[in-house]
Amino acid sequence: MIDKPRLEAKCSTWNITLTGTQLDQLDAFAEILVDYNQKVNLTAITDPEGIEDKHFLDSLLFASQPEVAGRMVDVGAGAGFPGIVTKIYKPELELTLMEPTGKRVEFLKYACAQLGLTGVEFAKERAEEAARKAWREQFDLASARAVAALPMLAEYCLPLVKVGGNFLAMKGSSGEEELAAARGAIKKLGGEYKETRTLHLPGGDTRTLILCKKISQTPTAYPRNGGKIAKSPLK
Ligand SMILES: C[S@@+](CC[C@H](N)C(=O)[O-])C[C@H]1O[C@@H](n2cnc3c(N)ncnc32)[C@H](O)[C@@H]1O
Repeated sequence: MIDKPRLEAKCSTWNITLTGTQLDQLDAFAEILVDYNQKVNLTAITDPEGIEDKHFLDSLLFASQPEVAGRMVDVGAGAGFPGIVTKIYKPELELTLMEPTGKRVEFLKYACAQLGLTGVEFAKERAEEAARKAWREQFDLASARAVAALPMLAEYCLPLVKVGGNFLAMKGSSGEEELAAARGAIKKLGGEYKETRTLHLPGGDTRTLILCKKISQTPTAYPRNGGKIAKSPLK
């Protein structure tokens, strides 16, 4: 379904090397996604080159960052981006796909089973509720793509990260603006902003990766409930 040499060539400009097995798994994942998408709406991007650039390459750029290791949670995993692609690229990763929508969780389970991926946990949870349960401060890394603006996303993700771990947000061209609005929230939640990495994807999209380290425990008052987070994002 995908054009493997084309994806390989694009990856090589970023020093990302894929094995034959990984290319086969990505190809199979594209087929599973497009096929399942006919029954359940998962993505608007279904053409091979769109999947290669906007889903696979974007997720691989995230996956190749040095902080992507150990136990990771993908908050709002949706159709598996960046989580499933990251697991294909770094099979040793312990991955939790956190997603509140039942039909998407069913898809994630189905896709991982079909791809033979092991070491994946499925959490049918909203992040702010999961952080009040067994998942609080359990992860080396939390990430999310296309879930919420950074002040809200910080309150979803940082409480899930253990002290010493990282929150690596996948933002678009508004990353710097969102960061300016989120600085207070990051601090209140026990995080420390480290750096921004700006990457230019094929087709002109900008990917901004915002890295925050967890330097102290999140106060027990956070995360607040979902309504409060949405109504009055932390400042
Ligand atoms: C636009 S989709 C993005 C999915 C995927 N990350 C991607 O980039 O293709 C946003 C996803 O976030 C999930 N979501 C929204 N609020 C959430 C929350 N509070 N905790 C966890 N997931 C959430 C939604 O159910 C949805 O699947």
